[in-house]
Order: sequence, then C-alpha cells, then structure tokens
Amino acid sequence: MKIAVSGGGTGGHIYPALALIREIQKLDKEAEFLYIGTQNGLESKLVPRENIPFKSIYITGFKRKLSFDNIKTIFRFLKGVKDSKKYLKEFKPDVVIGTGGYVCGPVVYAAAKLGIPTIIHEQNSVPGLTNKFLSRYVNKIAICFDEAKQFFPANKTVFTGNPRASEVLGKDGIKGRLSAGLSTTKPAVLIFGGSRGARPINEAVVKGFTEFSGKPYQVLYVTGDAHFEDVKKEAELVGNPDNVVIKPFIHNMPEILAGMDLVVSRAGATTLAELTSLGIPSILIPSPYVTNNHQEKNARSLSDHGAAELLLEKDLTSNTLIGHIDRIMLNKQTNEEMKLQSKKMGVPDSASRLYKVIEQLIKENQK
Ligand SMILES: CC(=O)N[C@H]1[C@@H](OP(=O)(O)OP(=O)(O)OC[C@H]2O[C@@H](n3ccc(=O)[nH]c3=O)[C@H](O)[C@@H]2O)O[C@H](CO)[C@@H](O)[C@@H]1O
Repeated sequence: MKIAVSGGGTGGHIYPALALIREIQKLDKEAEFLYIGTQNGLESKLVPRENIPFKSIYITGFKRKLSFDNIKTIFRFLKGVKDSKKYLKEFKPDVVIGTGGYVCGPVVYAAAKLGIPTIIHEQNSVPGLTNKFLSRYVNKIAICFDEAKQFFPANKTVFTGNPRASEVLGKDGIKGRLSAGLSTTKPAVLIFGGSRGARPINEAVVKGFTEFSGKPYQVLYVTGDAHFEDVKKEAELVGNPDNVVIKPFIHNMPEILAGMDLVVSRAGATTLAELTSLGIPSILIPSPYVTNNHQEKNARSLSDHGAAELLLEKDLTSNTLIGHIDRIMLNKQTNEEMKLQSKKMGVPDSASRLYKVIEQLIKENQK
C-alpha cells in the first residue's frame, strides 16, 4: 500500500496523521509513505523525526475578511497544486489523506484531479475552511464528532474518531514521569496550551507560580517552544517551586499522559481525543481565537458530560486556575468520577476504524 498524507500547521493536525501512519506500519510492513507539508509548519520538524519521507510546498491560509493577501494565496494555491501533482505523479499513491490545516488544500485537490482516491480527516466538531472546500472533491470524509456531520455530504461521511486516541493507549506512565524528571509517587498535573503553547495560560501559571509550592501534587508545566525562554526567566525571578517542572515541548506525550492524574489545556480536538481515550480528567481553557469558536464547542462536549471542567479565558486568572486544580486534585471522589466520564467518551479503536475506510476505498477503486 502506498499512502500520501498531508496535514499541518499545528500538532492537532499532524499527530493524527502520524498515528495513522504508525497504525498502517503495524498492519502492513510493506507500506510506503510520503508526507507533504510546508516548510514553516510544525510538520517540517515532527515528520522527519519519525523517518517518514517529507516533501514541502509553499502555501498560506486564506483570510476570512477581504484582503489583498487572498489574491496572493490564490496564486500560491495554484503553484501548490502544480507541485503536489508532480510529487504525486512520482510517488503514485493508492490513496491520499488530508488531516487538516491549509496545506492539505492543494495536495488533496491535486490528488482528486489526478483521479487518486482521497480522504479527509476532520478532528473538530466544526470544520475549518480547507476541509469544507475539499469535501466537494474527496471520496470520503472521516469525522470525530457527530456534530460535524451536518457540514458534509452524508453519503461520503463516516465517523471514525481520531487515530491518536488509539496511539496513546498502553503506554508506561512511570517511564513518562521519569523522562520528565517527575516523582513516581506524587499525584501529577500536566499544564500545557496546545501544541504551540498559549500566552494567557502561561501568564496565569507564572503569576500563581509560588502558590504551587507545598501542594500535595506535582506539576509538569509545558510552555510551548516559543514561550520557553521568557517563562523560564520569570520563573527564576519569582523562584521555581520544587514540585513544578518546566519544559518547552513534550515529544513523548503518550507516555507523559499515561502518568497524569489531571490535565489543564486548551481544547484542541486531538488533545481531547487523547484525554478521553485514556480517561483523564481535565480543565479545559478553549482558545477563543479559532474559527467559529470551535474549541469551546469541543470543550463543552466533555464538560456537559462531567468529563472536564470548563474555564473560559475571560475568567482565567491564577486564582481561578489553581482553585479548579485544587478542587479536582484534593478531592478523590471528584477525580474518580471525572475519570469515569472521560473514559466513557473515548473512541479507542479510532485508528483501525480509519484504516478500514482506507482499505475499503482502495478496494473499491481497484474494481
Ligand atoms: C490554535 C488552533 O488553531 N488550534 C487548533 C489545533 O490545535 P493544536 O495543534 O494545539 O491541537 P490539539 O490540541 O488538538 O493537539 C495538540 C497535539 O500536540 C500534542 N502535543 C502538544 C504539546 C506538546 O508539548 N507535545 C505534544 O505532543 C498533543 O498531545 C496533541 O496530540 O488543531 C486542533 C485539531 O484540529 C484544533 O482543534 C485546534 O483548535
């Protein structure tokens, strides 16, 4: 099987693609892959780390409001289609899968025009512009929230869940904790702001930093690569409590998550798929800066079921943040109840569901 994958910009689009590739590698030892991304997106760092062949095109996203940049983007799109066609003609994939982010636009469109079977994977409850555009051209649309159905043609749409939900299972949490320099006995909280970090979350954490000192739990605090140096400096100024470890980025998130009792994060869809698959309670601070406020919708789907607590960014201060953390970490019953509700919402077999859609599509195309 030869599979070309495209998805990028942020981790939420890249990790599902990598999880799918790893699932296929397990089932089909001969499978060959090509990943097409951009040079500026996080994918140009994450994909080569996994020894997956990587090619790039140059493309930018469309602005929602009228802008001269959109005209430039149209030209970049056309060039991106041309370059993608070249890569695809060389590689000759059996199927092309887009996992979101604007880079998928030209790649998946080019594949559809070449007559190659195509699939898009939509992680969110509300699709972005690129997947809405591509939905007209692709053969199949894999979704992760029932709410997403209404935006896509019913005959192509299938619920699979997010393959990352499968990948995070069965990992060793003790190993994860040790890799981050955490104690293996004390309860642990992970705080992070999505794949690129979030300034408002960083500000709230740093302001309340010293208050973590003496708590009966430890904190692994991930700032995001771009914010690390500033946060580290501030932490040194106010005094870094013994029970708080600060990191710029985590590359072994599945192991780390396996060792956590609570997660505080943005409400990116891939993160939520991981949390519910593992049954981890969370405090979700949705980013208000995303298309159609989709992170709040993602977050509410968990908080409505008691799997998470919602903390809106407008209410975020170091006091509200630590108050929420204490409520869950100092109350065993609340923590256990949330774990149960979170686990109930997980779709642990998502990777094999998506693989079946791919296999089926390839078979249909061979008829
Ligand atoms: C600002 C923005 O547009 N965010 C979108 C982006 O979020 P973002 O890229 O932040 O995506 P998610 O929160 O969904 O996923 C982040 C992924 O990165 C991993 N991770 C994160 C930090 C780290 O240090 N190490 C690490 O491995 C997480 O475990 C997860 O697998 O894609 C998501 C999925 O389409 C969307 O729902 C989000 O709205």
